[in-house]
Amino acid sequence: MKVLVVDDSKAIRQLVAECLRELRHQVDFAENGAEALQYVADQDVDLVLMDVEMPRLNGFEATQAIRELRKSDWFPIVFLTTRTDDDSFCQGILAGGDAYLQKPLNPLRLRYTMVAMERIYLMRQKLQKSQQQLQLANQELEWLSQSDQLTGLANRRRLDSVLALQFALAQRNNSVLSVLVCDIDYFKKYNDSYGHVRGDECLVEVAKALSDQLRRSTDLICRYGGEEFVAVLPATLLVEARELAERMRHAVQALGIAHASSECGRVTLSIGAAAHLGQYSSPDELIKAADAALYRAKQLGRNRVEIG
Ligand SMILES: Nc1nc2c(ncn2[C@@H]2O[C@H](COP(=O)(O)OP(=O)(O)OP(=O)(O)O)[C@@H](O)[C@H]2O)c(=O)[nH]1
Repeated sequence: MKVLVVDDSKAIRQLVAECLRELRHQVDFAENGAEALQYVADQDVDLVLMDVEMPRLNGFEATQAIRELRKSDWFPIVFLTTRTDDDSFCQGILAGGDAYLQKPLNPLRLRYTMVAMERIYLMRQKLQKSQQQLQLANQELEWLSQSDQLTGLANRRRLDSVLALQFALAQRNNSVLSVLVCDIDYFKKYNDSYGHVRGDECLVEVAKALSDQLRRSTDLICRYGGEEFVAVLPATLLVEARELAERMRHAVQALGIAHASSECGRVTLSIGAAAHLGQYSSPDELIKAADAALYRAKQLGRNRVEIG
């Protein structure tokens, strides 16, 4: 453990340090309560051995201040003191101390108090580790709950929350928010001709081609469901959204995935674009506008971009 020895007597500091080093602990020193408080504010420590009678801040005051400073971070504080009366003992424990050793120092008692405190310290280490693991597992779970299993893109759930946030930001900042709704053409026929496994592989490739086209960290592409994808493009004008949509359409066609029932013999994409400049009252309306443009793209022959 990393132990801070706080005592205004150099002789006692040296005596305690000798005992602790025999037990293979790392030792640092402070000469009074104020120094101890500064040390704990600046550095990590696993245990404090604290004298009580000291100039400036005494041991009880320093302990109270340390507990206040490191509220969520417990480490043992053990008093080393000549004050043997019950009142002092109670005062020390209430100030935030965990054990009370008398001076003159009995090395055996110090040694075994350290053994007891180290046991608690190790349990605490274990608890902290499992809390960290739990936190990581929760983060992973949260990430998974917002991702599409097949393509790894964000899923509908994440889209809903990001779109709601970006819509509110666009309203507040009077900025433009564009969306693209993309749909693979004749995908039912693709599945019918090549099977569902190839259909899934096609979705994965298309998803990657779409996400590869995004240039801004604030853009989001998600799998909206089935063979539909939605891109959310904050601070993006309709003309810019259209350019991106064309890039996406070309990228999918350039994959060269054979599709005998499609006009050009390859998998293609139809895209509807819409931009919110304050005219829509909800994210849903914005998506509906892009959806209507997508419908037109399908009507006009597919493999094209239409704007709402
Ligand atoms: N392989 C696979 N197919 C899916 C998945 N999700 C949806 N589909 C299929 O995608 C097809 C979508 O068909 P439709 O909505 O009729 O659209 P389409 O055939 O692409 O026709 P257009 O959009 O008009 O060009 C359906 O056959 C769904 O079964 C999936 O996760 N994997």
